[in-house]
Amino acid sequence: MSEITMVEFGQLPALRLRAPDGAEATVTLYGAHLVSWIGKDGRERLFCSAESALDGSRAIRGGVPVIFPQFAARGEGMRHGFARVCNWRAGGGGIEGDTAFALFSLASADLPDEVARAWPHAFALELRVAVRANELSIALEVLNTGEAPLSFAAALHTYYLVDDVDLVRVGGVVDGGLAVGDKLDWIFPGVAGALALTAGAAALHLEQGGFTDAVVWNPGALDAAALNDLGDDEYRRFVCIEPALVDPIALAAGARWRGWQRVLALG
Ligand SMILES: O=P(O)(O)OC[C@H]1O[C@@H](O)[C@H](O)[C@@H](O)[C@@H]1O
Repeated sequence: MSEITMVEFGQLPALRLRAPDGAEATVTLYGAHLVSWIGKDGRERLFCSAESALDGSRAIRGGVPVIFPQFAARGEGMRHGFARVCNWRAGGGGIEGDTAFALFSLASADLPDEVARAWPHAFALELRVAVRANELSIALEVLNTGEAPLSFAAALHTYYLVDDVDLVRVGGVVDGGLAVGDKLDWIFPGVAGALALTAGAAALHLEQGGFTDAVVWNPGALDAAALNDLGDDEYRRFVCIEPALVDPIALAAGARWRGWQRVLALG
């Protein structure tokens, strides 16, 4: 049955979208965080750590954290921004043809006082998540609702589930295997075409727009051991490939920016 229902993911309220063909996505309101994507082939494609907090006390380790308005520690604000640790509003959704979609919004007026004081800019974000067949689409819109230019960075920090990180290849940006070793944290600026993620028999075709860069990240054994929301061996089960705007861009007053990714599971 196709539908959109409210569910709980851990202790977090979430929306579950189900397309007519059975494709499914689960998005928590905390962070507008896509935590599960299962295509009509029945396969989960996203990693979510068994050690992740799922109570709103800190960002979820896995799925697709929405990164805004700062990338990583490149700025004076919260690491990877505040969007992933704020409660978003569910903004409707439904079934359109063979696609199930849902909208989520976060505006400056929704921010907790402490966060708003640290980043006093007027903005509105909208995230659209859609699934059909073996395809996932996510689009992030940033609207500058203020009267001065708005400077921000953003990313869709996607954790892809893999059988073994040693099997991963990321065609389009990396030649050969990843050789994770201790860790891997690569930024590819100015990504032009699609990327191809393969890991054993798994194959995904990744497209992005608006986001100019791609980041490939895996903490490796050493950093994984230092992360208390990731099991020591869990780093072997994912690779992050993130459409990103690593360096902030300035958005004119009243202007809108849109970044998106489309992922097609081929095998
Ligand atoms: O632990 P966090 O805040 O979720 O960040 C994870 C990683 O995210 C990646 O995008 C960054 O390139 C890494 O530097 C960072 O370590």
